[in-house]
Amino acid sequence: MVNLLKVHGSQNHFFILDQTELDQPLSDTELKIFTKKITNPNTGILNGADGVLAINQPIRKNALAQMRVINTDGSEASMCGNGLRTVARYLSEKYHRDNFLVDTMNASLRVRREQAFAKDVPAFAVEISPVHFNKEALPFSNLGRDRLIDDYAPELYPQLRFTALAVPNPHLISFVTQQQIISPILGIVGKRLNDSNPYFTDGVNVNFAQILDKNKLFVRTYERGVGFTNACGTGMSATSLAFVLIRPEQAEFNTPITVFNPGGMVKTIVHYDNSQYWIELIGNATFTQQITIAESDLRNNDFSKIITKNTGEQTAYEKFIANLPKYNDITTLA
Ligand SMILES: N[C@@H](CCC[C@H](N)C(=O)O)C(=O)O
Repeated sequence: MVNLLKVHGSQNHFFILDQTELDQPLSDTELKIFTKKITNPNTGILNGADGVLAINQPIRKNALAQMRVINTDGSEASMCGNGLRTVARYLSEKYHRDNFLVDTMNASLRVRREQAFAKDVPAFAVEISPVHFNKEALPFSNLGRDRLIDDYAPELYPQLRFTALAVPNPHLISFVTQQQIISPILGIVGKRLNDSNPYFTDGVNVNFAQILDKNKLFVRTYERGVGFTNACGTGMSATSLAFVLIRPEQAEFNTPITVFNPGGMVKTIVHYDNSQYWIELIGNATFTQQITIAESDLRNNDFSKIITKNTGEQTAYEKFIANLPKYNDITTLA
């Protein structure tokens, strides 16, 4: 029998599949098909999810394990901030370590246990890096420039200023009004840039941010490979870096920024060390259900005989978010 976990960070939901516990790890094709099936609310279980986080043996020296991120459409992302916190917790409990490295597609990233956000709302901090602004890193093209930083790009949307950066998955950020956050613009821009288009040929995660106060943001994201999501950890991290760079009078380096999102709240801290930007992302790592499935059923995508057990942590999480300030109640639009 195999154990899966249904987890979330700020209600960005995933299934964790520890491939090191299987007799035979799923091949890339099997993993893609499994992800599309289990995360789809119609064909999957427990209302689906935004993706699968697959844990493998480490690929670099000194890391405890590797995390691969498969989006619900079967595409693979180089990073996932909310997902990495939940993987950090899983590995922390499995190996009894509170501070270690996890391999991702492009880098080994530092993770550590943090003080819980509330009773039964465990929290982890993860490193978000490397950061790049050049058009080759995202990639983007046909925008008549090498970098896009707080500038108009009428090809993308006429009245908005955009910033593009990779952390290392690609993000497009716009600081907007509350009215614009809840308007259809994010869906229009997100859909267009994630269909076949001449600007972001690999797609891009699109983040709309409202500045609430000094060191305080609300961020809503249209995710590549997913669509609207409750929260995107790399998106909130990239947006925090853009906030510090573009509005230095409102946000500082090395200072916690509170980032609200439709699924909850995280803290970010933006750093600049050795000529490199990096961001700490701190937030909940919640396990909602444990799922038991026969390995043959998992391989055949047959979820009819699974056994699920609620952890009770979602109740604690809901109590935690009920006490957060209601900056922007747009969850129903997601
Ligand atoms: N939700 C994630 C990002 C997942 C990857 C994204 N969909 C992509 O394709 O880049 C996060 O929390 O960072």
